[in-house]
Amino acid sequence: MSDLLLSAQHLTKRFGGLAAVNDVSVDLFRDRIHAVIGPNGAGKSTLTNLLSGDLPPTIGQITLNGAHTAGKKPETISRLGLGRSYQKTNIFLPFTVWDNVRLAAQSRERHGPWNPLRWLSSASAMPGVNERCERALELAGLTARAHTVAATISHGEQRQLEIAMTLATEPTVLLLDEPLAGMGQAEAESMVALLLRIKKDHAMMLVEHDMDAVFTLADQLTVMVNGQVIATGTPAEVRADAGVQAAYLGEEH
Ligand SMILES: Nc1ncnc2c1ncn2[C@@H]1O[C@H](COP(=O)(O)OP(=O)(O)OP(=O)(O)O)[C@@H](O)[C@H]1O
Repeated sequence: MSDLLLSAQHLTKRFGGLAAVNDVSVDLFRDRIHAVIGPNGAGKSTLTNLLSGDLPPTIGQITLNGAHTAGKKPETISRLGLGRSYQKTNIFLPFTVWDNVRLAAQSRERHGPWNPLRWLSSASAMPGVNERCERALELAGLTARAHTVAATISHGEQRQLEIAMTLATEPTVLLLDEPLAGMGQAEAESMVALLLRIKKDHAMMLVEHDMDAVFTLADQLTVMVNGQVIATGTPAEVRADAGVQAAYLGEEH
């Protein structure tokens, strides 16, 4: 059995009268991809926000690498080993690929307000940062693009850069929010290969609408509808679940 790196138990998030996440539990293991799927408004992003600390849960517990993290700040949770890539890009487009990754790596070391120029100027004072950046770029398949301005790389490469920036903080748990969004087939295939490459050393939760990718990548699947888990299991188990067929997957899978 792989290591259990993150365990979320009975998470609920209420916005007024709406339970956007309603008594959801999820365990993330090293070398396993756990995909969370469901229709728009199911609560997938809210669940991700609870795990990353971007939102505090109304009820529930989260244990990350042995530490209780429910309600802690995102910076604290990041330092405890959680990396998150966002649906909306965090990339500084005028900077090079390398500088973006270096800023992300340094964000783990530094406190205080976001000031990219100060951080860039002080990189030499941080041993290990360059090596970490090189490793992250290599894993993300972007070494050859290191000195290219981020605005000029393709959409698919920008999504790879998001992953590289997340890897540069050396997380053990990765939360990936629609990493294949807006990609063509070739870009999607190279992102799937990237995720399989980094899987061994990480526990991953993948929120993704591309069902081909989900069924290729996921070791475990959770299906959410209206804030609740309606099914969880291996992709084969979920595919065979009559309730899931009716509520979400339809005839396609
Ligand atoms: N800050 C908020 N305040 C009030 N309601 C919210 C807030 N964030 C999300 N919701 C509501 O919670 C529910 C779940 O939203 P959420 O964005 O988590 O769904 P989702 O599964 O990620 O959807 P999508 O696939 O469209 O991203 C929705 O009804 C949404 O309108």
